[in-house]
Amino acid sequence: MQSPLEALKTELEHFGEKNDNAYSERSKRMLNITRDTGEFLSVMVRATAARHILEIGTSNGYSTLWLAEAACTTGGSVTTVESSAYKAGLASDTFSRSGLSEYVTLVHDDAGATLTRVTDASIDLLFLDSERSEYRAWWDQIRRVLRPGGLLIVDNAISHREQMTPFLNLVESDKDFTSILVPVGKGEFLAVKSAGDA
Ligand SMILES: C[S@@+](CC[C@H](N)C(=O)[O-])C[C@H]1O[C@@H](n2cnc3c(N)ncnc32)[C@H](O)[C@@H]1O
Repeated sequence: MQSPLEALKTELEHFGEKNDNAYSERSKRMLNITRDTGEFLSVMVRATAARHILEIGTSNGYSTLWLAEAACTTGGSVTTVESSAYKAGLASDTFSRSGLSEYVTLVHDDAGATLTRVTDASIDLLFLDSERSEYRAWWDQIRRVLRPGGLLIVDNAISHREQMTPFLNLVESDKDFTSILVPVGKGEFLAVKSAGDA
C-alpha cells in the first residue's frame, strides 16, 4: 500500500497531467517535473547531504515534496519561491497535506527580489525551475548565494534547449563552476561551484 506521501505525489501527478491538458496559458498550468526528475532530486539532496535548499518555481509544490522528503533525512529544509498567488495557494494546501510542512518555507514573491535577500554562500543546493527568460539576469545572485561546493540543478535543459542555451553558456563559461547535462526527465543541467571559491 502507498504511504500518504506517495499517494499525494500520485494525486498531484494525475492532477498536473489533466490540468495541463486542459489549459494552454502558462499561468494556469502546473508544469511539474517528471517523476524520474523527482527521484533524481531526491538522490542529489541525499548524496550531497544538502541542508539549505532553495527552489525557484514552486507551482503547486510537487517538486518541493521530493526535495523536502529528502531534506528530512539530511536535517535540512527547503525554501521555495513562487510569484503566482494562485499557485502559492495550491502549494500551501499541498504542504499542509504532506506531513512535511515543518521542512518547507513557502515564499510568495518574485524570485529575483527574493534572491537579493539570501545570504552569501548560504545555499547547498538550488533547484531552478521557473521563467527561463529570467535566468541570465539572476545568475550573479545565484552564483553569490551558492556556497563553495554548492550545487545548481536546472530543469528543462533538453526540452527547451534553445531557450536555455544563453544561460547554460553563461554558466559553462564561469571558471568557478563545473557542469554536466544529465538526460533525466526534461533534461537536468547540473553545475557545482568550486570548493575553493567563497
Ligand atoms: C515550471 S513551474 C514550476 C514547477 C514545479 N517546480 C514543479 O515541478 O512542481 C514554474 C513556476 O515558476 C513560477 N514563476 C515564474 N516566474 C517567477 C518569478 N519571477 N518568481 C517566482 N516564481 C516565478 C511560475 O508561476 C510557475 O509556477
